[in-house]
Order: sequence, then structure tokens, then C-alpha cells
Amino acid sequence: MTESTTDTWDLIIIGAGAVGENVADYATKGGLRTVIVEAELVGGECSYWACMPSKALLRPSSVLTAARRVAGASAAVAGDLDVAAVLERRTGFTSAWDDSSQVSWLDSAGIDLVRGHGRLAGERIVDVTQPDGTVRRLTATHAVAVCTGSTPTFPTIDGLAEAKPWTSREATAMTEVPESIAIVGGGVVAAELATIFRSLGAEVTMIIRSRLLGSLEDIASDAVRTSLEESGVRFVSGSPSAVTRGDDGGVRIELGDDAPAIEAREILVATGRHPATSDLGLETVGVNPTDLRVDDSMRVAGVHDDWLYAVGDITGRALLTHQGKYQARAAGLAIAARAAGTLSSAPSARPEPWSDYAATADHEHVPSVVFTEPEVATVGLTSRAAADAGYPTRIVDYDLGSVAGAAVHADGYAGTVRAVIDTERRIILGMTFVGQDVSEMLHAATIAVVAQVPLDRLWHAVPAYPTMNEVWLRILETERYA
Ligand SMILES: Cc1cc2nc3c(=O)[nH]c(=O)nc-3n(C[C@H](O)[C@H](O)[C@H](O)COP(=O)(O)OP(=O)(O)OC[C@H]3O[C@@H](n4cnc5c(N)ncnc54)[C@H](O)[C@@H]3O)c2cc1C
Ligand SMILES: NC(=O)c1ccc[n+]([C@@H]2O[C@H](COP(=O)([O-])OP(=O)(O)OC[C@H]3O[C@@H](n4cnc5c(N)ncnc54)[C@H](O)[C@@H]3O)[C@@H](O)[C@H]2O)c1
Repeated sequence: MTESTTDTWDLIIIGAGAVGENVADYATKGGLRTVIVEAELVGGECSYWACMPSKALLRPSSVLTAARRVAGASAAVAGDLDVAAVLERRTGFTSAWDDSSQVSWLDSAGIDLVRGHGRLAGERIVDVTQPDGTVRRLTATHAVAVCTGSTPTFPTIDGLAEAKPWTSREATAMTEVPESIAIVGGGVVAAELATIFRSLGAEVTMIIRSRLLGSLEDIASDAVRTSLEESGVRFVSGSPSAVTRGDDGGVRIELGDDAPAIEAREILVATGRHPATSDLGLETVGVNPTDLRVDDSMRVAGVHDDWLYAVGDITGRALLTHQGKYQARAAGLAIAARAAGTLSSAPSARPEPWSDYAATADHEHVPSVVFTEPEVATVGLTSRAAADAGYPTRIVDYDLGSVAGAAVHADGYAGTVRAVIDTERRIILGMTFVGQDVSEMLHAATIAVVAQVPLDRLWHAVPAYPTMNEVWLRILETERYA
């Protein structure tokens, strides 16, 4: 990539994760001259330490499990996973933590790159501390977008920092599988990594202080916990009070209250993430780093002249790559349209909901997949969230295993589908699918939920036989007749 000599652009973006890249792409297509500032690798967390390597590590064991569930195929897979090959395939997905191909993409998309740590230093000004220590001042004529992601949250536990705990970064980049690992936390990161470590042969202990995957429907969290337990994962209730790393290199974790201590080779902390707003200079432009608020075009509230945007994990709205990229499309288009004068820049002018300039679906229409065994695919509101929001609801559950397509898919297929129905408007507010390979069934539900397709029209969306999607018909029949 050729080094740019200018220091002024229409739009400056801090953070070249998937989200920053998409803001840049859409704004550039809208005619803006755009630069992106990146402190580590272009591509961000998802490409190198999150979505891609974790899913690459999970896939081999799902394929093996799937083959073992089909008589006739199972005999052909007598062996175990080839751990070295699994790790090597993972490394391929991260391009061995080399971002050259993503840098080439920036170049081809006409987006400039400045490497270094970016900090706001006043209105539309970003100071970049470059790898050689020099500071380069960049100025934006229209807008700055902060897309710096999120960082792991560490609980206060005596000795934790000294014990050098793993986070999802060390886990997804591991070169050897530890013989045992204790995982603190019961969210998505913990559940997916427990699945990975167990499938690769580690002894796994999960230390959870509340229900596993507690934000999901109980049908999902119960199924994943049962499956992890059946695979040999040990569950311990509580939260660590102290951790020490011994001379043998292993860790000892105290839980307090006379509970027996846990010993393992490594401790992995997966207790949530928080917006990466520290050392970003937000306070120089009057924004409290712990209270960053955006409208649906991702414009930061309370900034003089309304030139600052925040997009992706940094907003804490939905810590998911696809949702951050969706916000990025809205923000990139809104920034370009405001620069062109085709969209109002007035602080009071909120973008029209469901327009190109608004990330409206963030509020009640977010899809996500937990890639455990079984998989959990969800969109929209859970039954609890729908009730809390005051919607009149009915829950309709259906046994996915009793659908003909599922019986063909895997012998003894086990799974459940839950629809949360708004009984007044007769639309689906949320859906949860639990079972093998349900991730690929999610998008039909996303369309139904986002488009608010009436149940009586969904009746005419005929699922092909014999596929697992026939569960849609069963859900609608149950809603009508049961
Ligand atoms: C283990 C794990 C697995 C996940 N799996 C999935 C999944 O399967 N599907 C899914 O949708 N989501 C998944 N996620 C969530 C997903 O990774 C995030 O939602 C996504 O990466 C957020 O993108 P982002 O661009 O906002 O932030 P990031 O990807 O974190 O990018 C931010 C970028 O900003 C840079 N940066 C930060 N501060 C500065 C600064 N001051 N100056 C310059 N550069 C800076 C960083 O180096 C980084 O490159 C997973 C997360 C984890 C932890
Ligand atoms: N497949 C995916 O899409 C995927 C995969 C991984 C991560 N993510 C995203 O990353 C985000 C972060 O995930 P996460 O799992 O790190 O966070 P989380 O907020 O989902 O879960 C944190 C867990 O840690 C527990 N916890 C917190 N403090 C604790 C303590 N002191 N002791 C014991 N337990 C404690 C909480 O009870 C909770 O179970 C998620 O919101 C998710 O959107 C998505």
C-alpha cells in the first residue's frame, strides 16, 4: 500500500475491525475520502481472535459428531480428531495473524490506512502515535467514527493478574491444547470455548455463578449444559475468590466458603467484555468514556456540531460482527449523505426508522448463533424480554426431532424450536432453534421477525419436505389448533 502524504480526509475512522472497514467502505462508495487508523491488525478481533478462529476450531468436531450420528457413515469415522490439523486449519483462517490481504482490500477499496494508536485531540482531530513513536495529526472535514471494539472484563479476584489468565485471545490462538483448563464465566465465549477444549481432549471445569447462557431461553441453556456435561465438562457453581500459579506451572483456584479448590493447567476468564473507550481522547470532545450514547445513525449524542460517530462493539448495543456491520452500513451511508447535504445534520433530525440511515433492527430484531453442540440460533425477543417489554405473548414450542427432515438429518435427532408470538398483532417477536445444524435455519426466522410477517401469511410459506424447516408448519399448526 502506498503511504498517503495528506493529513486531511473527509472521514477518519479509528479501528479497522470488521465494523470500521464497513463504515469506510460505505462512506467511500458514497464519495468521501476516508482514512482508517489501526493499532494492531487490519481486520480486528473477529478475523484473528474471535469469530473466525473459534468457528474454525469448532467445525471439525461438529462434522465428526454429525457423521457419528448417521448409521452407515459412522463406521467410516472410527478415529478421533487430528488436533494438530485442527490447529493448523484454524491458523489458515487467521492467515497466520498476518493482515496483508486485508490491507490489500483497503487499497482496492480506495481507503487509506495509517498504522498506530489513534486518540481524539479536539473537534475532528485525531492524533496517531505511530509504531516509531512519532505522533501524526489527522484532520477530518466531515466526521470521525470510533470503531475500537471491546475488551475483556476481568473480575476482581486475588492473584488473578499474577496468574496470567487466558482470555479468548490466548484460547483462539493456542498452539498446544492444555491438558486441563478452568473456565470462569457462563456466557457465549465460555460455552463455545468449553466445547472446543473438550473436543480437543482437555479436562474442562466451568465455574459459573448463574445459569449457563442465562440470557437465552431455558430450552437452549438446558440443552447446552446437558450436552457439555455428557461430554465430560465439570460444572462448579460460584465465583473464584483467589488464584495462584504454582511452581509446576498449574493454577489453583479458591472458591471460598469451604468449597474444594480447583486445579488446572490454565485458567480462562470469560466474564464479559466492555467498550474499548479508554485512551481514546473522548473527554477532549466532551464525551464521558463510560457513557457513550448514540442515535440509530450511530451519531454520538452531545457533541458540538455533531461530527462524531461510534459503531460496533464500542457502543455496547449488540456485540456481534454481523450487527456491527449492519450499524456500519447505516453510519457510512448517513455520514456520506450528511456530507452531501441529502440527509439532515441537525441534532434533532433523527434518521427515519428502517431507512438506510438507521440501525433500527438493533433494538428488538437481532439474530445470533451460539456454535455449541447443540447449536443455538436465535432472533428477536426471548419470551422473558417480550413479556418485560409488555407485549401480549404466547410461547409455542415444538420438538424438532419429531420432524421428518430432522430424522433423516441425524439418527435420534434432538432439538427444540420456540416461537414467541405477539397474540394481538399475530406476528413472531422472537424465535429460538436448538439442535444440530440449526444455524442455517435462522435467516428465515430473521426475515419473518424483521418483516413482521403475519402468521396467516406465513401459513403460505411452504417448507420443503423432508427438510428440518418443516418445523415452521408444525409451529403454525400448534399455534392454531393446540
Ligand atoms: C471469542 C469470541 C468469539 C466471537 N464469535 C463471534 C461470532 O461467531 N459471530 C459474531 O457475530 N460475533 C462474534 N464475536 C463478537 C465479534 O468478535 C465482535 O462483535 C466484533 O469483532 C466487533 O467488531 P468491531 O469492529 O466493533 O471491533 P474489533 O473487531 O474489536 O475491532 C476494533 C479494532 O480497533 C482497533 N483499535 C482499538 N483501539 C484503537 C485505537 N485507539 N487506535 C487504533 N486502533 C484501535 C483494534 O486493534 C481492532 O483492530 C465473538 C467475540 C469473541 C470474543
Ligand atoms: N457466536 C457468537 O456470536 C459469539 C461468540 C462469542 C462471543 N460473542 C459475543 O461476545 C460477547 C461477550 O461474550 P462473553 O461470554 O464474554 O460475555 P457475556 O456477558 O455473554 O457472559 C459473561 C458471563 O460471565 C459471568 N460472570 C461475570 N463475572 C463473573 C464472575 N466474577 N464469576 C463468575 N462468572 C462471572 C456472567 O454471569 C456471564 O455468564 C457476547 O455478548 C456475544 O455477543 C458472540
